[in-house]
Amino acid sequence: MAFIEVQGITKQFGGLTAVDHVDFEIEQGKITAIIGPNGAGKSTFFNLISGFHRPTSGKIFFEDRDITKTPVHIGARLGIARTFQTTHLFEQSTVLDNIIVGHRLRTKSKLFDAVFRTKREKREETEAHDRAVEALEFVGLTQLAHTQVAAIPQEAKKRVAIALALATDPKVMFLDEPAAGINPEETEGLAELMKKLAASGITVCTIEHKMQMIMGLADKIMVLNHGAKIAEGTPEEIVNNPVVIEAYLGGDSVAEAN
Ligand SMILES: Nc1ncnc2c1ncn2[C@@H]1O[C@H](COP(=O)(O)OP(=O)(O)OP(=O)(O)O)[C@@H](O)[C@H]1O
Repeated sequence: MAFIEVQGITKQFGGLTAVDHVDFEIEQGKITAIIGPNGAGKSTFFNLISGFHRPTSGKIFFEDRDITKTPVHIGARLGIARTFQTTHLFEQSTVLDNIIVGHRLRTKSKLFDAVFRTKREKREETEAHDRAVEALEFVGLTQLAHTQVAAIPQEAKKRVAIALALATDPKVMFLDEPAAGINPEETEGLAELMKKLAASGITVCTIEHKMQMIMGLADKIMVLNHGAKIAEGTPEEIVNNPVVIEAYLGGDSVAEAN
């Protein structure tokens, strides 16, 4: 069985089928991208595999384990992480504190430990700090560790969002439009960071609208349209697929999209 295997996943919101019987496999250590027009079901699919939505039907397996009904916090312990929009950061706190808090929310100390400052609590605090420092170094933000998030550029906030996920020591990371709202040069830098994540053994799965970035980055692409999978393959296969060109890239506008 594949590292992550999605079988016939469907999500309905009332009468609307947002994701429609999608079968998909994600390979370990690779970069997988999910693309498709607005409203195609990308975010919903993402929320299904990262545990934020329960599917209406279908199954999801992670390392041979059925995680279809696994709550997010258990998924996090199994090694599944996802990034959120940068609006989820605490603007008035430092970059480092944002990562530490993110890490602490996922570690195990109970209220008892926190109140009585048990050894476990202290050990976890040190661990959280060390992991945060490591994660910041990985994403290239060591110099901004003690700067308030409110004062750092948008591109650095994108890196903080990735560091937050990285601090939980994930096996797979789901990135929700990591390059939205930044310039081409910065986009290139983030693409490099995604390659670095994959090279370090973390499986990367991303939703991205920037076609040029995805074409040079992804090992495999899945295209959704109206909730259904209409194609999957290498970037080259996708860009030459007539069904994709018609549905997603819009007929003659391929050159423009590239
Ligand atoms: N919580 C929800 N309740 C009801 N309908 C929803 C919900 N979430 C998504 N939808 C609908 O499901 C469909 C797929 O939406 P989704 O956000 O997954 O698409 P998307 O491909 O991520 O779009 P975009 O690129 O615009 O972010 C849309 O018609 C959307 O309105």
